[in-house]
Amino acid sequence: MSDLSARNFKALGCSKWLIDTLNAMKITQPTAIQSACIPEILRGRDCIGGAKTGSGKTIAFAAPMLTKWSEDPCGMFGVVLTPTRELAMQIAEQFTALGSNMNIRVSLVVGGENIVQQALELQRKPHFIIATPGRLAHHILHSGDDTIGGLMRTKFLVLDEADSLLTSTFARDLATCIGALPPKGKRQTLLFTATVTDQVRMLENAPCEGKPPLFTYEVASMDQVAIPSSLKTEYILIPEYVKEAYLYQLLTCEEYENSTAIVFVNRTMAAEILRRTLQALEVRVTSLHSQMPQQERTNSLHRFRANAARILIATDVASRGLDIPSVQLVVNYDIPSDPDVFIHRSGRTARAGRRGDAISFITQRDISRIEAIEGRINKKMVECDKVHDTAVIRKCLHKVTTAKRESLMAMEKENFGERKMQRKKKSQKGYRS
Ligand SMILES: Nc1ncnc2c1ncn2[C@@H]1O[C@H](COP(=O)(O)OP(=O)(O)OP(=O)(O)O)[C@@H](O)[C@H]1O
Repeated sequence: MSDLSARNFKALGCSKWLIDTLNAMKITQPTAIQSACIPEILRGRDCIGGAKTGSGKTIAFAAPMLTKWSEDPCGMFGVVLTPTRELAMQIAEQFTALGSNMNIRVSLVVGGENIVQQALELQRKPHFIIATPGRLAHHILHSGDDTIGGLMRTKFLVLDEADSLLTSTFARDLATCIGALPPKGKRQTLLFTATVTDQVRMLENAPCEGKPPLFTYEVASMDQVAIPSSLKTEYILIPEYVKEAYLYQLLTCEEYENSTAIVFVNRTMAAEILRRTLQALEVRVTSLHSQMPQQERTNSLHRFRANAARILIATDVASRGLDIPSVQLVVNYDIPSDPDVFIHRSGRTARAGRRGDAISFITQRDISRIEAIEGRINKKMVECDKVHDTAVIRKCLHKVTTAKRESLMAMEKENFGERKMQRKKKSQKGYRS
C-alpha cells in the first residue's frame, strides 16, 4: 500500500496470534490509519477514524478489538453496525478469518435472512455481532433476555460507514441498538468512514467522566484530494439517449474488454434494464440492488467476486465498503446528487494502493453535480478518450437499441415494475434491513 507506516503490528500492541494470522494473509505493515488508531483504541479511547477508501479501516478497528477480546474471550464482546447487508457479510467473513485460530464465534444479523436461526445463534452468545441496524433492532424489540441480554455487557460498538448510519434513515433503529448496549462510559465507541461529517464528529465529542478523551484521526482535510492518489477520474459527455451504447462500447473497448467493472446507476429499474440489455449483448453481467431477494443478491455478489460475471450493475447498496480487489473500473452511469456518494462508489476500485479508473457519464443536466463533486474531491476530472462518437454510432448503436427494446418488452411482460411495487409494500409492512 502507498501509505505504509514505519511501525509494525507488534509495536502497535497487537497480540502475537493476530500478527501471525495477519502475516499469513500477507498483511505485514500497518497502514497509516492502522498505525494511528490501533494503539489509541488499545488504550481504551473512543475513536473517529477518517481515511480514504481502501486504506484499511476494517483492520484498524478489528485488530485492537480482537487483541482485547483474546485476553478474555467470553460473552458478547463487540457489535459492529454497518448500513448494508453485503458489507456486514464481508466484515463478518473478515472477523471469522482473523479469529479462526482462536475459535471465534461471529454472528451475522442482517435482513433478508432467517430470523429464527439468527435468534438461536444469538442465544449461543457469539463473541462478535456484525449487523445491519434494522434487523438487530428487530431482535432487541422482539426477543427475550436469553437472546439479546448479553448485549448489555459488550465492550465495543463500531459504526462502520458511520456517516451513513447517522442519517435519518437509520435513526430509529440505531437508537434501539444503542439503547440495548452498555452506557457510553462503559463501552468504547469506534466510528469509521471515508467521509467524516459533522454528525460523526459531534456524536462522541462530549467528554465522559472516568473515560480517556476521544481520539480523532482524519486524513482528508479540505486542502487535500479526498480520493486515493492511484484513482484516475475521467468523464464522457454524452446525450442521454445514447448512454447504453456508450456503455457497451466502453466495456468492450480494447482497454477494458477483459476488465472487471462496477457500473453504478441511481435507480433499480435502470439496473434491471442495463443488466438485461448487456446480457442480450453477451456481456458477462450480473446486478445488485435492493429489490432483489436476498439470496439472489448474495449469489450475484459471489458470482462477481469469483469472476463468473465480469460486470456488476449496481445501485448504491454496493457503493460503500465492498472490497473486491479485482475491480479495475467504476462507471458512474448516473451521477449521484451527493458528492460523498461519488467518493464511495469510485472507491470500489484503486484499493490498497492498486490503480483504478472511475469514468463518469455526464449529460447536459449533470453539469452542476459534477462541479460539486470536483469541489468536494478537490480534483478536476479529465475527458476520457477511449470511446469515440463515430465508433459508437457505426458499430453498436443499432444492436444496443434493439437489445434494450427487447429487454423492456420482456420486463413489461413479466410485470417488473408491478412486482417491484408489491415487494416494496411487503417490505414496508415487514422488517427493515
Ligand atoms: N496493512 C495492510 N497491508 C496490506 N493490505 C491491507 C492492509 N490493511 C488492509 N489491507 C487490505 O486493503 C484492502 C482495503 O481495506 P478495507 O476494506 O479495510 O478498506 P476501507 O478503508 O475500509 O475502505 P472503504 O472506505 O471503501 O470501506 C483490503 O483488501 C484489506 O485486506
